[in-house]
Amino acid sequence: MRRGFLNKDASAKHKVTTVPSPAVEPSVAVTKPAASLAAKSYNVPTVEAFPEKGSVKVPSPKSIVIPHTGGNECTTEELYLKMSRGVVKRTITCLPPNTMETGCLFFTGVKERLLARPSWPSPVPKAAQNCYRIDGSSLGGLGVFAARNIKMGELIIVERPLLTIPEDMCIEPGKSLEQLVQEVLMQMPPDRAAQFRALDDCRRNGGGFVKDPMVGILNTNSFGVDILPGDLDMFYCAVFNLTSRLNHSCSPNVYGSWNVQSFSYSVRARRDISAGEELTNSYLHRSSLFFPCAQRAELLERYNFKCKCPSCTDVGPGHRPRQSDTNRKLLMFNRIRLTEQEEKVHREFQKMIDDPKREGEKQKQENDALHLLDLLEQERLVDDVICAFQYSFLCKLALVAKDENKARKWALKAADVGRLLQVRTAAGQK
Ligand SMILES: C[S@@+](CC[C@H](N)C(=O)[O-])C[C@H]1O[C@@H](n2cnc3c(N)ncnc32)[C@H](O)[C@@H]1O
Repeated sequence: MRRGFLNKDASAKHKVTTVPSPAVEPSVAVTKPAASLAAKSYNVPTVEAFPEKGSVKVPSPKSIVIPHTGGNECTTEELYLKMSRGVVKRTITCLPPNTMETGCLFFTGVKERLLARPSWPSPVPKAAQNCYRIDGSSLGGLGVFAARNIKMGELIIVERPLLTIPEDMCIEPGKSLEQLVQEVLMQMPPDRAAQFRALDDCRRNGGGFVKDPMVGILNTNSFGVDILPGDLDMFYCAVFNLTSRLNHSCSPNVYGSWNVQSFSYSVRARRDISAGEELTNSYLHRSSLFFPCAQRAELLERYNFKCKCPSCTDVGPGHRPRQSDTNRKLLMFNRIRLTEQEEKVHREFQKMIDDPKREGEKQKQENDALHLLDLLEQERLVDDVICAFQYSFLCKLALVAKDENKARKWALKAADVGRLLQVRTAAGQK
């Protein structure tokens, strides 16, 4: 599942470094002459890659910044040209040097930049003990389940990727992405390569011969990860042994974040999770979770499955609108208002609070906030940014009413969600 491609912020920049690579490992230079740079002739994975179609689509020209050549922007085609001149190359390697856990296909310079980071890599943080198991899932195939009660914010899984490949992968003539993935797998420790090969390929369910099986696994299981955030902003597809087993839900109970220093991905609980519950991630961008079910299904269709999560299977009798859709519509409206006009909303709220003549409005504000929290509870999206807003509004209203107990209750809830949001914001998610 190229979840990252949907999940990431569309405005993310792409930069390619041109630091020369020491010839330690096989590096693959693109030799395609500039004159024949017709994008059609290249096998390039993009946001639009449809797994069921085998692999890839023609890339739309994107702006790629090559900082070491004066920071000038270039299109994908110009990138091919730079590759053909040997300015930008690819490197196949395994990292970190002591464990070789991750098979990496990097643009030149990424490995050097990682190795140049002081004390890189730091040890992988320790996850909570015995809190998950892999089992058959009613959603599809295998899934990850809570083996005990898990607390909101608890660290459930931490792992290094099996394999990473740049999102803007440029394939040299005569080589397919399948061949390149096979080359990376050949460099990897055999047990790690076997773990990759054992992962799901969403096209296998269709039966019959599947072309490019390694690309199928890559498409089904990869996340978008900003391998070197702030330094070399470039999204990579990363595939994981455990995290890639997480099924999708439109009311996910876990979220993941990348840590460049430990070169690892952490999965934490979005809310309290009961023993036996399936751990689910979202393959969609956070804001898309508020779209109606039919629209979410369209976004997920490209990944070759029909979501069986509770909010997608909540069909009202007699084709009545789904309750979940109605709830999410109202939540989406409020989410947009709160996130896009945050300052204005807070200013108006404060003005209302400070005005003793507007007592009636305060009661209405409290009822509205409680109603939205109830909807978020029904949709099991209680870690959303909109929750933090409501808790802080309710806390302020309680303070004005001099109800200390209530104020403390809302402040504690706001702090809980705030902590989660802080971790997610630090990891580039909302
Ligand atoms: C990354 S894999 C998840 C792990 C996979 N179930 C396995 O057996 O390894 C993604 C695939 O799981 C299935 N899947 C994930 N979430 C699902 C959901 N909500 N409803 C139905 N199928 C789902 C789909 O077949 C999808 O292509």
